[in-house]
Amino acid sequence: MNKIEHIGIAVKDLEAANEIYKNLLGYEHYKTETVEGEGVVTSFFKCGDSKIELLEATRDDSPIAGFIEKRGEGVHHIAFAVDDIEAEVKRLKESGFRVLNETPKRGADNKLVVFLHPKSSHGVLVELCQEIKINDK
Ligand SMILES: CC[C@H](C(=O)O)C(=O)SCCNC(=O)CCNC(=O)[C@H](O)C(C)(C)COP(=O)(O)OP(=O)(O)OC[C@H]1O[C@@H](n2cnc3c(N)ncnc32)[C@H](O)[C@@H]1OP(=O)(O)O
Ligand SMILES: [Co+2]
Repeated sequence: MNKIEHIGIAVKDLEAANEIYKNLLGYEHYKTETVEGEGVVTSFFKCGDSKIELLEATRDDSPIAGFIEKRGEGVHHIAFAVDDIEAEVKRLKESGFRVLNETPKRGADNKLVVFLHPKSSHGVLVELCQEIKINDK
């Protein structure tokens, strides 16, 4: 795990949350992006070497909708940057972590992503992120 790639925060209203985080951080988000597969629209703020990812559900069956329904808005997951997501999945599986999607899927911000069940990491949903290189397309 190279660094914390981003901290995901579940919000009900992305536009309103963008304003608050712009005031908090002192600068605008650098992108918004919809990830159909996850039923989310996201916005990203750089923060040093990491990012803040705000996520609003675009569908009722989105994990973000379910999270907010049960737990309200707040920190949803921690994402770590990895160089070789397949190797990390293998390592973590062998170490007993519960991998939610063994095949990496397309995430936001040009990443391949895998999630680990929160029960494997003391109640924290973990996301692994590998940058998609140009020749990976
Ligand atoms: C990929 C695009 C973008 C990116 O960065 O590129 C994203 O980050 S998208 C983020 C949204 N997508 C996901 O979260 C995908 C992975 N999540 C899941 O597969 C589910 O949400 C899962 C398995 C974490 C929970 O789903 P489930 O239907 O099982 O919900 P429950 O409410 O029944 O939860 C079971 C159990 O887990 C606890 N829980 C749920 N969500 C979280 C969470 N975010 N953090 C910590 N704990 C969580 C929940 O409280 C239940 O625990 P219990 O003790 O039984 O109450
Ligand atoms: Co994320």
